[in-house]
Amino acid sequence: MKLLDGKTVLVTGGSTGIGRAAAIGAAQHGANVAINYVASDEKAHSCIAEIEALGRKAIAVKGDVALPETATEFVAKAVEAFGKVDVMVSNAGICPFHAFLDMPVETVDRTFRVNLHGAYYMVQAAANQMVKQGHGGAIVAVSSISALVGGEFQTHYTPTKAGVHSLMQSAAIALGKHGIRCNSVLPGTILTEINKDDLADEVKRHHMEERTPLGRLGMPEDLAGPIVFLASDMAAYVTGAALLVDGGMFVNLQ
Ligand SMILES: NC(=O)C1=CN([C@@H]2O[C@H](COP(=O)(O)OP(=O)(O)OC[C@H]3O[C@@H](n4cnc5c(N)ncnc54)[C@H](O)[C@@H]3O)[C@@H](O)[C@H]2O)C=CC1
Ligand SMILES: C[C@H](O)[C@@H]1OC(=O)[C@H](O)[C@@H]1O
Repeated sequence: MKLLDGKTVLVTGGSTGIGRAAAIGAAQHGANVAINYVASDEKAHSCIAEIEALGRKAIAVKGDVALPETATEFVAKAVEAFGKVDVMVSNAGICPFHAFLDMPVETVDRTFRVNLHGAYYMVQAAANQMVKQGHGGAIVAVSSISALVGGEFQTHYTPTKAGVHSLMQSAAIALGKHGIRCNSVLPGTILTEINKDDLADEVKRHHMEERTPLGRLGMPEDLAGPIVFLASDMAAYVTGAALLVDGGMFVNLQ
């Protein structure tokens, strides 16, 4: 069964990792997809090619989510290409691991701007378009298990993920009357570029695997199903919710 047939799905940070898996998962479920990306043109184009090979349409729009104009431009380009926006997956994020006491101001500032301000601008731009269209929509934000627990080298990062989780709760209230649902997914530790260096430490990686009841770290594709579900009409009465996708890591105290 295809859950997103005929829908237009937008994904930020869609050329790699979780965003790419969400973009391809949406296309597998019948959606046309617009991805935002900021870095490699090659990776963005290969994602587009993969979606087109599935028989769906796709565009890639380059831009830094920390800038408000990136959001309005992304939405406008998607509307130009596909006529509408049904789903926004706000996924782009960074996590430059660093100790707390000597955290550079620029690192805090950039992490907040990309992860939290970026999500805010994207969600707002998509919501305005959905309200204009008048037939509702779905917004899924990629928060984190880190919205609920801390990290010694993530003092600048975990508050942004708690912020994204909170943004979805408030947006769910603000947008419910327009038929727009807002939910977040809270991934555990997923093997992607963002933590490649951090998890190169075998001892740390083993520790993270050990505390995951399902016995392995996540893959980007593990997020595709939950994101597609929350974006789809299967979740028609789900809004303001946060779905942990962590192999059970969060509940594993002892
Ligand atoms: N990998 C993990 O263990 C977890 C990741 N997350 C979140 O998942 C999201 C996706 O990250 P991953 O797929 O893991 O890593 P990733 O590094 O593959 O993906 C992040 C994407 O965001 C893009 N991006 C970064 N800054 C941007 C900017 N200023 N403008 C536009 N795009 C930008 C990157 O180019 C990249 O494509 C992030 O928000 C991250 O915080 C949440 C929980 C766990
Ligand atoms: C990047 C980290 O490995 C990852 O990011 C998160 O949000 C998770 O909590 C992990 O710490």
